[in-house]
Amino acid sequence: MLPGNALLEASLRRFVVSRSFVTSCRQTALNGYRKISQILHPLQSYSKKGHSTNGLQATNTGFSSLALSDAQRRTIYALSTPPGKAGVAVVRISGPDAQDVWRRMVRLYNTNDRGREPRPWKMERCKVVHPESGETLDDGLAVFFKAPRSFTTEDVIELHVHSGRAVISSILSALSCFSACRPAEPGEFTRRAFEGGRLDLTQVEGLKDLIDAETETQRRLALDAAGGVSRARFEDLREGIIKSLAMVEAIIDFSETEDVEEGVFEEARARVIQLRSTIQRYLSDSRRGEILRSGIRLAIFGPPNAGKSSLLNFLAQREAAIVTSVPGTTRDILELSLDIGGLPVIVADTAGLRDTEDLVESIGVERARKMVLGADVALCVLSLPEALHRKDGGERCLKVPPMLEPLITPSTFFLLNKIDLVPSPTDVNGIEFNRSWTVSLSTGFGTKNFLDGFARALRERYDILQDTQSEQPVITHARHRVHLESALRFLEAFLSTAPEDVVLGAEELRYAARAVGRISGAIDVEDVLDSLFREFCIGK
Ligand SMILES: Nc1nc2c(ncn2[C@@H]2O[C@H](COP(=O)(O)OP(=O)(O)OP(=O)(O)O)[C@@H](O)[C@H]2O)c(=O)[nH]1
Ligand SMILES: [Mg+2]
Repeated sequence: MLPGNALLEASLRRFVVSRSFVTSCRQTALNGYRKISQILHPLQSYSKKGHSTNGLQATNTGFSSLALSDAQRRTIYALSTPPGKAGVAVVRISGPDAQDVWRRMVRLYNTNDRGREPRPWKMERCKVVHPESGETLDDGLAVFFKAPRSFTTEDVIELHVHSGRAVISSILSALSCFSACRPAEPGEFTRRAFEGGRLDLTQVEGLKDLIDAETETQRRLALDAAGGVSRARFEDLREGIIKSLAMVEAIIDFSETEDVEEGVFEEARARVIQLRSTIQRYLSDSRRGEILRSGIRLAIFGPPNAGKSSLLNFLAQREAAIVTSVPGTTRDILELSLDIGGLPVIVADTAGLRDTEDLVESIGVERARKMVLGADVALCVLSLPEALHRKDGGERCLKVPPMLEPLITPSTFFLLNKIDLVPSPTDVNGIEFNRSWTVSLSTGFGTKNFLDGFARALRERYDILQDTQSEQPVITHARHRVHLESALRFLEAFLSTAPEDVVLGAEELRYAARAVGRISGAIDVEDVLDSLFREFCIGK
């Protein structure tokens, strides 16, 4: 009888063997490709003395060479810092010919060092020269990152030069003299890091989010993803599914020839039940990761003339919206991306809600209603002089116009504006109104208190990064949710298969592992890759 662990090991070994087979096939194909390239391009193998490279050779030999296709020009270069005048710019070169670029374009300051190989991972003071004329293009620093310990996992050179239009264009044009080098496509350095296994897809997304981050919370969330926090969680999940699959496959492979230890199927089921609850936990995050990444959608709504546009202008600290004393001034939705207490918030000012005969205004009112219903957070602005009422007993209370009532939920926030127009402001003190602040947007009374309180309320609702008690969101992109939901369905399907249908059960687990693998890019995600890397800038 084979014990459960031995079965597991045997099955895992099969995975490893098939993996190494695939690797050796790839190597053979690669060798074949190199040989064919040499036959097709004899000139490429010609190299100047001392200019040999480990890739396809740049043929600056003084006579015409066969043109290389983009796929053959494996070494890429780009300006990695924003163009414009600045102290420093970084030009990055990555690929098998990077060392050749160093030999012909980097002149170390110390004459004794001239001609020596670059010292990996060390900044060196140098002149950057033209590879053909030897003319000095700039004075700067160069660093060589030896493969695979570089961002792209290839040989990489960074030239730190002065950031000026003429300097950069002279260096880029000098690089174009190397026939094996070509300008990088947007995101191509990162794509190579992904293809070299340095980053998985969640880290690539994190890196892009980090570059795009505009608030403190987005920065921290993106930094975690880029650092591999999400990668580790998804990898654990996939490994867990593969282990369960290995157990189930062991039953299929060995149960007819040898006695399989009792309870292996039950053990696999127990593991899958655990994995299922982990996925369910990740999914029940109220979409906080996605909301924080893309911005909390805040809808400002209320009756006309209450001060909604004045609030938007106060939050934006500029006259973004038109403010007049005419009720119905705002007709359409005006959105601004703002930073409120370190959180990214997309604030929408809307048309005042009222019944109207005006066609244009009524369209605006309908848009406003839809915006409030679809928003993550709704903030209702009321004008105190209009909202304050006296009950029969003479007691003061606040009344919301009936048209607004269907839009009010237990989580709606209120801004009670125009306190300066209330004859006796103390009347408002005793009124119990949840999640509300009393202000005058005209005089500034209460606005600091409102901003602090509102930012705190948003952080309590969304900023899980500050809350050490709760788990950080694992899902930061809609794509992650889609694949996790699909993995969950396959795990459910496995759990509902009978032990005698073990072959079907294994298939469900295989699909579940594939679904999770798609998140990290472990399997066929070509479509995702293309769209994702296109969003990067050139030089990243
Ligand atoms: N006295 C006083 N007037 C205010 C205050 N806040 C806004 N207002 C005035 O109220 C009027 C309406 O302000 P808006 O910000 O345009 O109001 P709104 O809610 O956007 O109005 P609509 O776009 O018509 O729905 C303007 O004349 C503002 O100057 C306040 O706190 N006190
Ligand atoms: Mg307005």
